Amino acid sequence: MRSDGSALNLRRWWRSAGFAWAGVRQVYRSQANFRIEVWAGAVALALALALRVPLPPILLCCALVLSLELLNTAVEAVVDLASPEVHPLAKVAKDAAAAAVLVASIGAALVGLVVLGPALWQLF
Ligand SMILES: Nc1ncnc2c1ncn2[C@@H]1O[C@H](COP(=O)(O)OP(=O)(O)OP(=O)(O)O)[C@@H](O)[C@H]1O
Repeated sequence: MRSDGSALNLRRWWRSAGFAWAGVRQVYRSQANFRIEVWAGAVALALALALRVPLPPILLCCALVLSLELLNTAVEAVVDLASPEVHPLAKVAKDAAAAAVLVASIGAALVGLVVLGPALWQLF
């Protein structure tokens, strides 16, 4: 076992995690949709805990929607950098990335309905 190599890798991993966290903070600051999705996810998780329904589907949906929103922001930034002027391919890239978020959000809403719906219904 090469302990010096592992320590180096751990330091590198920690440095990369710092960059990734900076990306999350930057997107949270700049993208209203991301902020809405973060807080919608937090509410869904709190409800799942309070109603004692399975957490994994809610956690997976939150991770999926937030990850795709982060990627959507990355695609938007790259497209704006590469093609500041109007171009049909720039439109395809931006619209497809936005569609990925939309599809995941609709799926997450349906999962939320199926998992949380019956427990919420019983409350009323
Ligand atoms: N360089 C471009 N060339 C062609 N179409 C573009 C370009 N930039 C944006 N568009 C299109 O214009 C519309 C709005 O784009 P915009 O980047 O403002 O999206 P948005 O969803 O409003 O983004 P934001 O998250 O920044 O509010 C989209 O249909 C997008 O595909």
